[in-house]
Amino acid sequence: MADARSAPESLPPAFLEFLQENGLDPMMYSMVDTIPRYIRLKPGMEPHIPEIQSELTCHLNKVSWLPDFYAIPPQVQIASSMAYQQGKIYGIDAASGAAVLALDVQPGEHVLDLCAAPGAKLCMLADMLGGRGSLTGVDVAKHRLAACRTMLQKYSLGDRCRLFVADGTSFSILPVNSSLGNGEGSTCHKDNGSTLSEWTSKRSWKDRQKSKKARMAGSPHLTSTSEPELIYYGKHSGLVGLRKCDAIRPSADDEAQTSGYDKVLVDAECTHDGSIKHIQKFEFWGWKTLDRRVLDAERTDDLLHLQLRLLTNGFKLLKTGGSLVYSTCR
Ligand SMILES: C[S@@+](CC[C@H](N)C(=O)[O-])C[C@H]1O[C@@H](n2cnc3c(N)ncnc32)[C@H](O)[C@@H]1O
Repeated sequence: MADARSAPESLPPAFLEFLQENGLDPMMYSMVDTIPRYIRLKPGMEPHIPEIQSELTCHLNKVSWLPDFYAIPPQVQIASSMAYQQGKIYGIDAASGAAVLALDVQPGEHVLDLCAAPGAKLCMLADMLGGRGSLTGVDVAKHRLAACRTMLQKYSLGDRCRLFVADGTSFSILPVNSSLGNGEGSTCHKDNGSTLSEWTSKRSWKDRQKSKKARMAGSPHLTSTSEPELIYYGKHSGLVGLRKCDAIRPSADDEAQTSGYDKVLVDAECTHDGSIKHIQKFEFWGWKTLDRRVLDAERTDDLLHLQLRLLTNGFKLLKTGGSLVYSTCR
């Protein structure tokens, strides 16, 4: 059990000063071990609850306000469990679930996740759409989007979503008109003059895992994957919901007004300074890193700018009457 008094004392002075300046109680960093963690049950897996409880050796406490979410004790590790490995449960915190819930996605809608990787919210969006409508995930970081693709495939959602490695501040591809349910192969799109190809799943997640194992056991030069290069299929405390109406339409000739997305999620990059889990991660890396990252005012300014640009572009891609949720730490 954590020492409730000692945790704040272990925080670096500069960070304590930062908390004080921003009216934040340092004692919240001593409560980490009492905060539950959450899992989301894959829809349809309800009959497996007893076996999941027995495997995790804990009770799954249903979160009344968040469908499919369950609280579990913070010390329970899910990554090595069969339930997790077999894609019956997701590891996702309740705050992330709240952001997706706020979007109120309905089957058949066209949904855009502008900062999608590593994909916990994207999977939830895919489950909410239930194979109807369309889902588009965008992320600027290729390696993170690769993890996102793996996650989609693990949960058998790989054919329900298209992924683009692209800058969300300028991404301009509108949704497909029909369900992506049967989509296979590659499609090219024009985005601000550059051609983006869209990757869709040809192999199951299990097949990909098998090849990965084979690659690891075989010759090192095979570790560079033969997957298509450019594009992949595809905690937060701040949450803002926007609805687009005619009065605040940015330009009358904007094609997105009629053929844009019904719902847009902007889950922007953040400073991480409000999250206990991230603080722990920095502690692991060393406080020097934390000092540098949290207190780097220049980086914070850049992030503010980036967040605004992502929000502005997300709003542009929204169709009239659509809704946008902006979710970030700060
Ligand atoms: C908070 S994380 C998103 C978490 C994700 N929504 C989830 O639920 O797993 C922020 C993401 O924004 C991405 N990002 C940063 N700048 C971006 C940009 N200009 N365009 C698109 N994505 C960006 C980062 O690579 C990172 O994956």
